[in-house]
Amino acid sequence: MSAVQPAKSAGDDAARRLSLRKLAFWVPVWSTLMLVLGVVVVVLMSDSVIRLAESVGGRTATRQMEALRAVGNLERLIALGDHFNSERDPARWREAGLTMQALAAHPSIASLAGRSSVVAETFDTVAVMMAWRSREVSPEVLPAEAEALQRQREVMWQSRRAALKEVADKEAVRVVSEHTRAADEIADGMRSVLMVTLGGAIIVAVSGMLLILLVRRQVVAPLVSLSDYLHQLRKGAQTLPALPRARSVEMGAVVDAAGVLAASQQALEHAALHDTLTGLSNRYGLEARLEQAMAYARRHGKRLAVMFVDLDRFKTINDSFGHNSGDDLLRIIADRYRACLRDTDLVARLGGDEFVVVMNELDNASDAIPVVRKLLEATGREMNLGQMSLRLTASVGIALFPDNGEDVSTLMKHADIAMYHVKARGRSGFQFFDAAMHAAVAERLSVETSLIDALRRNEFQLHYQPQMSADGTRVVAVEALIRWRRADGSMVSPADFIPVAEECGMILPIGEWVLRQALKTLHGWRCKGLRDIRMAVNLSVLQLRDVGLPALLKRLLAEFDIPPEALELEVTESMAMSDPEKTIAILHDLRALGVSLSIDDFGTGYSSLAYLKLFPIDRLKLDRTFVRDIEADSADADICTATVVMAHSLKLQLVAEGVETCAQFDFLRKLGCDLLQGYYFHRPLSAAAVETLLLSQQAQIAA
Ligand SMILES: Nc1nc2c(ncn2[C@@H]2O[C@H](COP(=O)(O)O[C@H]3[C@@H](O)[C@H](n4cnc5c(=O)[nH]c(N)nc54)O[C@@H]3COP(=O)(O)O)[C@@H](O)[C@H]2O)c(=O)[nH]1
Repeated sequence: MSAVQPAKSAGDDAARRLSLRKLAFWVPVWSTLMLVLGVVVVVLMSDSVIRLAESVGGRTATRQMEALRAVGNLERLIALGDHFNSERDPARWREAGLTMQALAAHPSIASLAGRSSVVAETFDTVAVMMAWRSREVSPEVLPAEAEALQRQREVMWQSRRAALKEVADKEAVRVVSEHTRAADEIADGMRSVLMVTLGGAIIVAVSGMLLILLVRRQVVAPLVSLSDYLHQLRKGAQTLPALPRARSVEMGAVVDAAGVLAASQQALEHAALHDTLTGLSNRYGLEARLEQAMAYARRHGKRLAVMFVDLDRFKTINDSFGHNSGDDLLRIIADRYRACLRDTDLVARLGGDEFVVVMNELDNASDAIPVVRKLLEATGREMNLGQMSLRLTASVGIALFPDNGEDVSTLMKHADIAMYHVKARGRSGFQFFDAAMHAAVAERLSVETSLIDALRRNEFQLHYQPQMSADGTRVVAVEALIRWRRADGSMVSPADFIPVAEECGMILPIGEWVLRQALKTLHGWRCKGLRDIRMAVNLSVLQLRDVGLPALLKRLLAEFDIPPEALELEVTESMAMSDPEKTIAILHDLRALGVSLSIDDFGTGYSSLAYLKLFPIDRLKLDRTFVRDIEADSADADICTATVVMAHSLKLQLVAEGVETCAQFDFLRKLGCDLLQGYYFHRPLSAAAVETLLLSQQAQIAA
């Protein structure tokens, strides 16, 4: 996740997903509610419209009622007229007449007056009829005249009555037909309004639902799936759900962007947890999976085996064949280890030549043994690197969960300690962790801290091992070899403390002390006339790579007045071949001072001859392992022969180390070795002993 934006908190993420889910739920619910509300409002509105129409209808009906009332009054007027004309009692026909006049003036009758002149003239007609009838009964009027007046009145009434009746009938018909028409019109109007409203509501509701479904399908659903997807991605789930199918260009762009994000995140996570060279888990991947494996083992009462695998002498091979070949070799080993294990087991590479294998679900410690054997067998199978074929070995330390530790770092530390025990007893094999191993580790730690005091307390000494001329008669050089006598009198071998000093960096001050002490001793010998002797000093890799080395040498040579050629610096073959280009440059700087240079332990470090010929050196020191078996092993004898020939063809001197027997000496002398070193001639000696030896040698030569 390195270059990635800082991740939002899990809380933010959860809140956002929850809000999306709420959105997905509430959008349709809310929209449906709104639609239902809309329909209800429309229905209520329709109802109100109907009520309004009814009220309008009511007003129409009122008008019609008034018209009907007018018709009724007209009918009553006709009846009163009939009564007026037929009534004999003057008081009664007069009352009927007055009532007729009042009725004729009534607004309902007046409303009809506009439509009929007969109706309009009713009041006057009644007044005329009342005047005529009053005259009829007047004593001044003759019976014949009264009779004529009566007939005239009755004719008048019959004519008026017919006209009024016609008006009443017509009005009644008009009212009924108007009512029917108004009712029909209102009903039609209401029906149309209702139909339009309902139609509109249905269209709105359906299109609203369609819109919601569309939004849900096109946007909300893909967003929810995308959110789940990204959540799984953030959690680092092993398998991710499928990316949602985008149904629109915009969503497609969003989904594509999420896909690209996921791919780059997975690539980053893979790179963070895996070793780029072999594709195996790296340290972080191992720790994460080991935690999971321990949790599983804890729950199911099982054991785990954590195996620390270190390839033996890989560094030498890497330095000698080059880093590309070393990489090829590591890839081959990784593939082989993968093939040895079940899918549930794990193999990781911590870096360099260190692998860790985790075996799951063990019932007993012994269940791990067949697998370790398979790993060792896979390591030892022949490997081809270009023209070369070689076989490797590995040292494997095993720690068990929960027996040897219940957390990652303890298990790894204990597996590492067990692996060091395999290395210490000669490499190639396996070892289960044992609590007693802590003592050895503690000892190593104590050495580390004591080294600091040792220098301060002057506990180091130098011994000097003579190097003899080819005929074995003359000491031509000595090799300075450090010794450590602790305050309690015990001796610590340089083979034990030099590697520790190299690891903790103390080799630099110790190395400087060795150089100073060796040159001081040489100065003392030279002051006593022993001027032809050369002093060889071992350099460690840290000293060789120290940029201050040439200046230090210059200073010390000047301080002890030593000619540079009287000092020889030995660097091991594996040291020289690790980054040979750099070594060539450094050796040239040293050579520029005038000192001699030699390659130590030659034959063990897979030298590249192409580089060897470019090293500005004087001597090769054939490793003592070839000399040791020179008599018994013809291959070693052949190597010695070939090395001498090669050294001479490169114009280099050859020093044979570890000469212990007369036969070895004879063989090497006959081969033409230039110098010889070993117990056969001399063990490493004190400075005083060497001085005595050199003085007696000088005396012999002088004599
Ligand atoms: N960087 C430094 N390394 C140093 C220094 N002093 C010693 N060393 C390295 O420590 C290793 C062990 O050295 P030592 O125990 O002193 O052993 C040396 C000889 O005693 C041993 N040797 C010599 N002749 C014989 C023999 O005939 N048989 C036999 N079995 N052993 C013999 O070999 C060691 C010298 O080896 P080399 O250096 O390769 O010439 C060793 O690797 C030392 O290099 C120091 O000051 N600095």
